[in-house]
Amino acid sequence: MGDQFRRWKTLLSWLKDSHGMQIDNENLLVECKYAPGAGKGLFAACPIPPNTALFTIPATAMINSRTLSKIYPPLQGRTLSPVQMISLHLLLYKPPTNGDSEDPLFGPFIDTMPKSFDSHPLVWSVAIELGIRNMIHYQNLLSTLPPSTSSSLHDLKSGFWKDWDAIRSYVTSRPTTSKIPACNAAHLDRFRKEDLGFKMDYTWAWLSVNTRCIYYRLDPLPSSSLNMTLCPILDFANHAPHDTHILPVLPPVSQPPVPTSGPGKRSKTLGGDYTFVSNCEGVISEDTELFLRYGAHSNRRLLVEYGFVNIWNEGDVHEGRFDGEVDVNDIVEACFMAKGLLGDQIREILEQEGYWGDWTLHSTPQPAHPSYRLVTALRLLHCTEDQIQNEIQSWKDVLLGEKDVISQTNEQLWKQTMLDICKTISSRATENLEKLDQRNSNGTMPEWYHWAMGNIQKLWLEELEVASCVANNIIDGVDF
Ligand SMILES: C[S@@+](CC[C@H](N)C(=O)[O-])C[C@H]1O[C@@H](n2cnc3c(N)ncnc32)[C@H](O)[C@@H]1O
Repeated sequence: MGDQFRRWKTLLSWLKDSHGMQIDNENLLVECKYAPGAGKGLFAACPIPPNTALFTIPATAMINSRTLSKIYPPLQGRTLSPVQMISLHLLLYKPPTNGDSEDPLFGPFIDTMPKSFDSHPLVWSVAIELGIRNMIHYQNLLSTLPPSTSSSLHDLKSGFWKDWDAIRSYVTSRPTTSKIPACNAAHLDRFRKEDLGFKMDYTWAWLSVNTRCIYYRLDPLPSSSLNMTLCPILDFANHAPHDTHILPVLPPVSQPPVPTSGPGKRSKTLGGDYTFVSNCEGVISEDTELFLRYGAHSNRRLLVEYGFVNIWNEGDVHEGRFDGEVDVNDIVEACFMAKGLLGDQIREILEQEGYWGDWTLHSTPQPAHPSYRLVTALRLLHCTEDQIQNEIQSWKDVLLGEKDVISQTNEQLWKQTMLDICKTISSRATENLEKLDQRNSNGTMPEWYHWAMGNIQKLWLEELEVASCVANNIIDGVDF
């Protein structure tokens, strides 16, 4: 933590001297410290009363599409999205292994970002795809991911490569030299040759964006993709599933003024300094870690997007203390495939009605249950071929609340299929947990490898336990 402490101090000096941030004890109530199992974290530097400003980050110290737009203007009709622009900037100014970033604008901020993302599944997957050698541990980890996690990782990687393609054509589309000051001839060469090491550096840059950016209003449209930023200090905050100690204060947005001169005149309240306040009923005592809830994410999503999972203890799933979730898309799709042409016909109806896919099991709220979408799909799966038109009508009546069920037989059939699905989940989870036990016993692997194996193990245990709770409830005749 020695080097991290030095970087924290340098960051504070930069925020104060270059951006005028107030960092005295009255205005900065947090500090960066080592958070076991999570790298760095944000901690209370003093007792903090409820609803108290923790710190305010000056607008100029954040890395976003507004602070970077002059450096990466539209070129030959090509523009970069905020993710692409920030990733490109980090890539061009990635700190060397044992040194500091050369970025004259945001160097001390970039230096506080993680040195590597070895325990992140995107790194394993990209390294394997690029054929980087000696990556047996990456292969071991990838091959033990639950199918739904692999599928989410696949989707994430598609977005990652699309961003790479956009950045590469933005940078290399001009004749010989770059018009981007930060992009020198060596960078251009590495872009053109699609240098493997450079692509791994890009993985670091893109993951820094994906794991550290937060919502920040730069555009009046709340859902605009422009509304994101990297924000120093706040980006040390780790996630907790339920509590959020830190609340961002979004400045009120007035209607954009009617342009009086020139196009696109913007509301002045957008893109200002960013204040974060404490959100707790009582006083937060000194040295308590302050968490930021990243979202109501499942463990599968947390692992794929951020590289960690929420920790839970034995019994938490059964007792409903942990929001366990299993994605069963692959198993249910196979059930439809097994029905042949009838399965295709039913799939079409489910697609039209918006019930195809996103099928899950949940441990909370109790009783542990299949999602409504899943029950709805399984009911239609069990339509009988000779009665199909009548049963589709009954299925629609159930959706509209005009009928409780299609028929008692249909209820029994979908519940039996649900039990079979739970059995499939249990047996593949048991098999993979045994595999993980064997692989994890290899003591020569780096520490992060065992930590990552532990995360994957947690995912399989979650599948096992949620499936067992749902199966028990079906056997006990619980109504969902
Ligand atoms: C916004 S950063 C938080 C600061 C980060 N811990 C650091 O060292 O810079 C997000 C990253 O922190 C880690 N992280 C956040 N919450 C975590 C948690 N509850 N458990 C383990 N790791 C966590 C993950 O690596 C995640 O991608």
